[in-house]
Amino acid sequence: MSAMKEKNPWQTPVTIIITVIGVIAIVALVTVAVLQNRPLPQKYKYGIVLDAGSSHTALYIYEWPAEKDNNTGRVEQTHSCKVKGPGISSYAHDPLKAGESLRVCMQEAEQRVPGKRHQETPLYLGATAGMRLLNIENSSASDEVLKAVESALQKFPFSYQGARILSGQEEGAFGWVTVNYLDDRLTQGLDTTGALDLGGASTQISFVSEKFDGSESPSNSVTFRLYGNDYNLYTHSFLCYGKDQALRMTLAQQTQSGQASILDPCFNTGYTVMKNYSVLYDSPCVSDRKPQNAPATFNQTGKGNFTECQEVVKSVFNFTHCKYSQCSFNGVFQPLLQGPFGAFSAYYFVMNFLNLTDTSIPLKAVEDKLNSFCSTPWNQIKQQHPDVKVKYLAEYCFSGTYILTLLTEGYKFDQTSYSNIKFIKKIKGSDAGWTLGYMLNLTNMIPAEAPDSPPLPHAGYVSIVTIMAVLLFILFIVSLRPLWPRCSKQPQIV
Ligand SMILES: Nc1ccn([C@@H]2O[C@H](COP(=O)(O)OP(=O)(O)OP(=O)(O)O)[C@@H](O)[C@H]2O)c(=O)n1
Ligand SMILES: [Ca+2]
Repeated sequence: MSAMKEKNPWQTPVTIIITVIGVIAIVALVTVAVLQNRPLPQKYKYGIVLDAGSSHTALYIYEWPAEKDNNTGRVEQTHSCKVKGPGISSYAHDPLKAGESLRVCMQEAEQRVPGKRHQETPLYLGATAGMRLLNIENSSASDEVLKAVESALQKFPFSYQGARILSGQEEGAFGWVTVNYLDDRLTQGLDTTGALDLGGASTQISFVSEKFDGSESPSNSVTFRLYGNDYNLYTHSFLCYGKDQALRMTLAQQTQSGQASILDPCFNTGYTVMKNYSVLYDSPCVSDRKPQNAPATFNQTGKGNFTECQEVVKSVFNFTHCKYSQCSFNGVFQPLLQGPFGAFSAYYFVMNFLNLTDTSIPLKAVEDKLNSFCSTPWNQIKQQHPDVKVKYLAEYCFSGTYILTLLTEGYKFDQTSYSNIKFIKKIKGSDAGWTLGYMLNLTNMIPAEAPDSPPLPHAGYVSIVTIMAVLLFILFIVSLRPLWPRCSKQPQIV
């Protein structure tokens, strides 16, 4: 008998050793390559900005991954705190109180930002139109207020970077940066979104228009180079055209003869309050128009008439002179409106309350809605909205009318361009406003040139390393072919 034995060539000691070493080598190579290039565990950095507006102050905390400062869309708002009480400019007579008012929100920030990051966390305060007006009226008072908030902020463990009044251009331009940064439009080089900001004391319009190169009105031009793209931004801030100062102007318009009472079409019927002449005219927006020999007070009684309200509101805009190719109002240059717009702060508060955030509806429907809201008796309005602050509630007829008039008559939005406006409060969790853009700019977080990115994403890198390692191993095995044991199909005859 002959014994037939087939020997598996892969079971020789040499090949087993080679295979084991090879497998260990592959695993080691891939592990080292992957571990070495693994994204590091995320550490966060923080930044704090205080928005000292005319009507109130708000604190915002931003957070971003420590390793990737330059990546767009990576900075997020993690917390906001509304300071109790009025804006800092209202403390002109008692500046220390302006500083004190910030304490609660600052303590909250101390809790929210991890202790070991406190010292490296930049803290900024930017003041807007309320302080601009106070600075016009009484510059030493505005200096005192800034000094007081400065010494209050320096008591906290953050890296204090200063408190200052922003120019209108800065306020408009940084609002535009915020909106486009949050929408990821800057790194992508996409068409940008315009920004409409309505505050209590000023209002800003900022957008990129192909027709505008800055030459016609250099004071309205801001140029940026961001992520390798050039932007020529048109921006204008109208001081006194925030909604509180605009309301003062319409009241000034109606009290020119120093009457003891007025019938105001911009307030609901049945609404009546007594107002003080000296308080009303205590603002550079109206102080030169104060009627002489007026009594101390006047009664303001609502008449609830949208059409008449719109007439009064229109009268605070001046359309008579324009030395440029075209103007918005008050002789201010404005290029052709272009692109989508984001409208935030009071635009949003008011239009959201009035259920008018849908801009696809005809302008006529917006007017109808305002008409019916304004003519609703005050008692009924109060009953329907028991949770809304009476001060806000009383002003919505005026505010809605003012917004529509500012947009259509002031900025010349028509039916088509109106439908390109989006009334927004937040974008991806961060409030729309100038604060984020301001911080990104001051921390140099938006580079002028596009940052170099690794040619491959991490997953692609891992796959390629693995495939290469396996191929090398196969090549190695094949190259050892001469050493392979004879593989014979013939049975061995013993
Ligand atoms: N729920 C709210 C909150 C605020 N407001 C009003 O909205 C206006 C503007 O608020 P804001 O954008 O916060 O203005 P400020 O930043 O304080 O003012 P500015 O930017 O002009 O300095 C104020 O008249 C305020 O009374 C409102 O109608 N409804
Ligand atoms: Ca503001």
